[in-house]
Formats: sequence, structure tokens, C-alpha cells
Amino acid sequence: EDHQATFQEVMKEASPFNFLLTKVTGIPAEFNNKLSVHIKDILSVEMGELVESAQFNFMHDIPWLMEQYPAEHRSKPLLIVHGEERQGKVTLHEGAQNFPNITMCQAKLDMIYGTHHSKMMLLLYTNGLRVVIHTANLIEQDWYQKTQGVWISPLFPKLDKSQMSSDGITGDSITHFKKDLVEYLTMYKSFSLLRWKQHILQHDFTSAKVFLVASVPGRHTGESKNKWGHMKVRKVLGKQGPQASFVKNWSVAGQFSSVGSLGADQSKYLCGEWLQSMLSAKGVGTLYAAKDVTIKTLKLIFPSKENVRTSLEGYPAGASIPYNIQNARKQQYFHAFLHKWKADKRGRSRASPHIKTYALLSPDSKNAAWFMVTSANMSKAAWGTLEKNGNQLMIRSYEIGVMFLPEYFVDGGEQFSLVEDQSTEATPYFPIPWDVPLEPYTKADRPWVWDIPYTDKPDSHGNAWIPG
Ligand SMILES: CC(C)c1cccc2c(O)c(C(=O)O)cnc12
Repeated sequence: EDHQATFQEVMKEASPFNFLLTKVTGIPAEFNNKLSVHIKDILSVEMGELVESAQFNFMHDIPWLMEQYPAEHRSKPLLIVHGEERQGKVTLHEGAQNFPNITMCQAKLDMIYGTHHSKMMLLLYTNGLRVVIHTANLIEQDWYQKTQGVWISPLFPKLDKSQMSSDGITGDSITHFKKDLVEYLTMYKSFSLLRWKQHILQHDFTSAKVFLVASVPGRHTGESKNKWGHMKVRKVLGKQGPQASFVKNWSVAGQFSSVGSLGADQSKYLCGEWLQSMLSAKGVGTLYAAKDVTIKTLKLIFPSKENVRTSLEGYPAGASIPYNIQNARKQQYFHAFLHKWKADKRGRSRASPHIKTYALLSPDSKNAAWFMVTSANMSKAAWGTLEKNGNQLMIRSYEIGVMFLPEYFVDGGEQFSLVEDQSTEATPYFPIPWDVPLEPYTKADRPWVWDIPYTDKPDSHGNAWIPG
């Protein structure tokens, strides 16, 4: 149908997961009316009467961003949290100079090669506070013809003074989302974020049913080792994850838009460390030893060269998929796990993925034991790498995401249904972005690599790709 769903209708339909995709220009209206939002919807007055906001991101086009706020909100205080340095920082400040309501916060990047990847909006309204965690840069290109993920929190009401306690965190949820978010903000050690920490402390987060999965740069030891990156996932799944017996032979799905250097063979990082965390479950450490991992255990979704060539944007979509030939050449083993990007169900097979999602899939791919949407790509910098004989987790970048576990949405829930007409009260449908079952690369498929030329076949706009 062509009627434009109102934001209230969209949010009602999105409940209880509140996991949506961004609208895509150039696909049939029905796919933009179903569980889809544009940035203007998120910032609209329908969401609440804005007092002030904070925009955490990697790339900010400030004049464009200001245009996305409704006129009556453009003068409200706005904090830009970024990781720009040197010329990037100069350019960013230039973009902000005409907006007196903007304050800048430069996240410290103590680890070389680290970046401020986290994408989050903190929205303070007259009647509450909302957290939006997503995957899109604050530039027009990222909200145009890509597949991006957005989690929009419920409206968290203000605590009244009587509920506030002087020490500790009041008004938290059983997933400790509020405490974890406060700890994440504290790690910036930034004065301008102290203000937002106060705002968060003063609101009631009991309705937050997701777990926060974040990364902050540093060498984390002791209890902190399990607070961030893939070790946070290991902790949550080990304590609140699926029963090991229930998810034997299930597979980890990883979907992302960039890949780092993962090491000389799969047993080291990919299957030996990262996958061990993703395969964690209740009642047992992890489900498989690294040596027993097969391509059935790990299914990775990454755009093929053909996915990019035939996408709505054409080869230029690949400018946001920075997998370089130097790394690709060193880790051919990685390519054996790859599956194409395919999202016919959501009308987004040609909307190049910039979203990053992870899940534990049943052998028939019809169910999931958990689902995660995050800024974190498949890299050591994002998820962290264990050092000092496993006593230290070294992370280079800021990342932020949320994890959905069935039992927090359905009493005794053990799984989500990924097939809408096979969902039940006990096994609710979870709107994943990509199609199941997953489609492996053919022998002829190659992963998209962004720094080599493609002149053999023109893209959907008739152009070749000649980088550099
Ligand atoms: C190699 C780096 C600079 C890069 C290139 C193209 C797109 C990128 C991107 O989209 C992100 C992000 O979204 O966090 C982060 N780095 C990106």
C-alpha cells in the first residue's frame, strides 16, 4: 500500500524489539513503510519535544545533520561526539561554526589505528529521554540507498527525586543497560559527557530489555576484561544465553561491511577467540573447540563484487566497504565462510549493507537464539584481542551495539522465529534484515575489495571502478 505510515504506527509495529532499518530511496513504498525510518522521523517532534541531544558518530556532515532536525529543534543544544584529529578536526569544526548551539567532544583515541565508530543519539525531551543506537554515519550518502540498522529505545521517563538514591544506579533494567551505558560514557573521561551521564542517571531505564555491547579503546584487565568487546558477549551468553544443550549444532551468523586483518589462519583469532565468545552458552564454556569448527558453524555475510556492482549505488557503494586487497590476500581461508548479501524479504537486496548484525542460527536457519546489531565490523580493533595469555583484552576503537535475548522479551523464551508465519507467542518473529537460508558464494564469487579496479563489467550506472 502507498499510504505513508505515521511514526506512531511504525513504532507500534516495531514493538517490542524496536529494531528498524533506514528508508531506502528507489525501492517499492511497501518496504519503506514496514519497520523503516528516516533520520528526520527519528528527530521529528512526533518523538517528543526536544530539550537537547548528543550525536555520537564516525562521520558528521554538520550542515546536513542540522537540516534533519525539525526547524523548531535546530537551536537546541547539540553535542557532537567524534574521533577526528588534525585536519579532520579542523574541517569538522568549520562545519559547526555557524551553529552556536553545537558543542564538540573529541573522544580520546589512545590506541593507534583506533577509530570512534560508535553511532548513537541521546535525545532529551521535556517528558523523558531516548537512546538510539544505529549503524549510519551522519552524512546524506549513508541514509540514501544503503541497508542500515536502527534500535530506538522506549521513552525513558524522568525519575522523581524520591526514587533517586545518592549511591549506585536506581531505575535500571534486569539487563543492566543503564549501568552499562553510564560506564561506557564514563570511559570517555569527558566533561561534556558528564552532563549526559547526569541526564541518564535521572531517568528510569527499567523498560530497556536489550543488553549493551560496547567497545572502548584500551588494555582491559581483571573484571574490566569482560565489560567490552567480544568478552562482554562471552559473559552475557555464559550467564544469560541459551542452554548449551538447546543450541548444539547451531551456527553463528556474522554480517558486516568491513574486515580487518584476522591472522594467518582461522584457528588463531576468527575461530580460536572471536567465535568462542559468540558460541558461548549457559552451562558450558563454549559449544565447539576451535579445531571442531566447520563452515557449518560459522556463516559470514559480506557483499560480493557482484552485490556491489549490481547495487542501487553501483560500484560507489564499495567506497563504504573498505576491505583492502592486502588483508584479503593474506586470509583466503576467510572467504570459505562467505555468503552473499540478500534481503529480498525487506526489499533491500540492492541496498548495499552498511549495517552490522550477528546471530546464533538454528541448523535450518528458521530460528535464532540471539541477535545483535552494532557498529562493530569483523575486526580485532572493534571486538578486541586477548593478550598476556588471555588476561588482557586489547581494543583499539569505540563501538556500540545492542543484543536481543529471547527470554527478556518472552517469559521463558528460548528462540526467535525468523520466519514470520511460523512465529508463535512463545517464539516471536524477529525482523532480521537479511534472507534465510543464507546463500553461499559460488566458486566464481569474490568478496568486494575496495582498492583494486573492476573494468570487466559495468555497474548499475554503466560505470567501471578505478580506485586511487
Ligand atoms: C577506511 C575507513 C576510513 C572507512 C572508509 C569508508 C567507510 C567507512 C565507514 O563507513 C566507517 C563507519 O561507518 O564507521 C568507518 N570507516 C570507513
